[in-house]
Amino acid sequence: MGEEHNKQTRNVFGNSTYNSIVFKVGTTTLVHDNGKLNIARMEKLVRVLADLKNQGKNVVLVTSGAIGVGAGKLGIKNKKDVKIKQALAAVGQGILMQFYEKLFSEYNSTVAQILLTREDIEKGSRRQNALNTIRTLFDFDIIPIINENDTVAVEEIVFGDNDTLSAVVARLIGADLLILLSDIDGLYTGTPFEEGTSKIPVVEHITPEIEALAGESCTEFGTGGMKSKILAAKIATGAGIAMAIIDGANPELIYDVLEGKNPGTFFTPQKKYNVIGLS
Ligand SMILES: Nc1ncnc2c1ncn2[C@@H]1O[C@H](COP(=O)(O)OP(=O)(O)O)[C@@H](O)[C@H]1O
Ligand SMILES: N[C@@H](CCC(=O)OP(=O)(O)O)C(=O)O
Repeated sequence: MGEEHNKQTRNVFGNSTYNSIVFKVGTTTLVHDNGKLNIARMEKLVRVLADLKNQGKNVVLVTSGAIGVGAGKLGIKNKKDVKIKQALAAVGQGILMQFYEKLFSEYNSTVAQILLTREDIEKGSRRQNALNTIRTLFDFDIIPIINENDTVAVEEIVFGDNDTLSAVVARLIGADLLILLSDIDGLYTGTPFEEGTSKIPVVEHITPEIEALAGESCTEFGTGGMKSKILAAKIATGAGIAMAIIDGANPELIYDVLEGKNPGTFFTPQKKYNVIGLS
């Protein structure tokens, strides 16, 4: 199955010319269990993204972690109350960006922060402004770093998870590829690591059977679990964008995906269709 995907990727994408790539990194990849940043992990990720930027690719990073890092900084355990989560995000977002700024600048890469709500991407003029900003940042060779604007996102306008946000951003900019870096290296046939479950290397069509496999997050900080990753895959592949889920513990796997190898789960792009409510 993995081999087939390799052949197919090479056929479809030639020499795998993914020029415009959106990466999404989850809290569980960026943050230790105690809420402190996993600096070694971040360094590896930043190194790969800066290198891809140097290769001339358009790179966007959608990053989670603001709430987790805020909780780590303040030593707060209550992450259920919305007001508290929003306050934690306000504390953590600055810390996250401070680290990204420091790490990317070591590779001479410039980054910019963009905080979005669902409303920003769905409304005509705001959507256009967001797109114009990202395109202009690309013109200046800058890497946009995007998160949900958690402090203002109320229920009606919340994405709630960055998997969905990253897919909507990929569709907005017409990316070729979306890569989700997670604490798990792909979609499994059941709860990962339980006996009898195995990883699914390639998903060609997101059927109800595939959707039924995806469960919630089992971790303290993760939001959306595999369910939101499958929704992201629906949005991305439906817009003709390939998607891969890989193990965030080893960001160098990104190079494998770009070479047409398959270290995680690969979702084959479909012909375009309209995702209701997210166009
Ligand atoms: N079928 C499945 N395959 C893989 N992971 C699954 C599945 N169902 C639920 N999960 C859970 O989803 C988690 C990944 O989502 P999440 O915790 O939100 O991570 P992230 O912070 O990377 O977004 C996995 O650690 C796993 O516990
Ligand atoms: N916007 C939130 C992250 C929400 C989210 O999707 O988290 P995750 O499941 O870790 O990708 C934050 O920065 O804490």
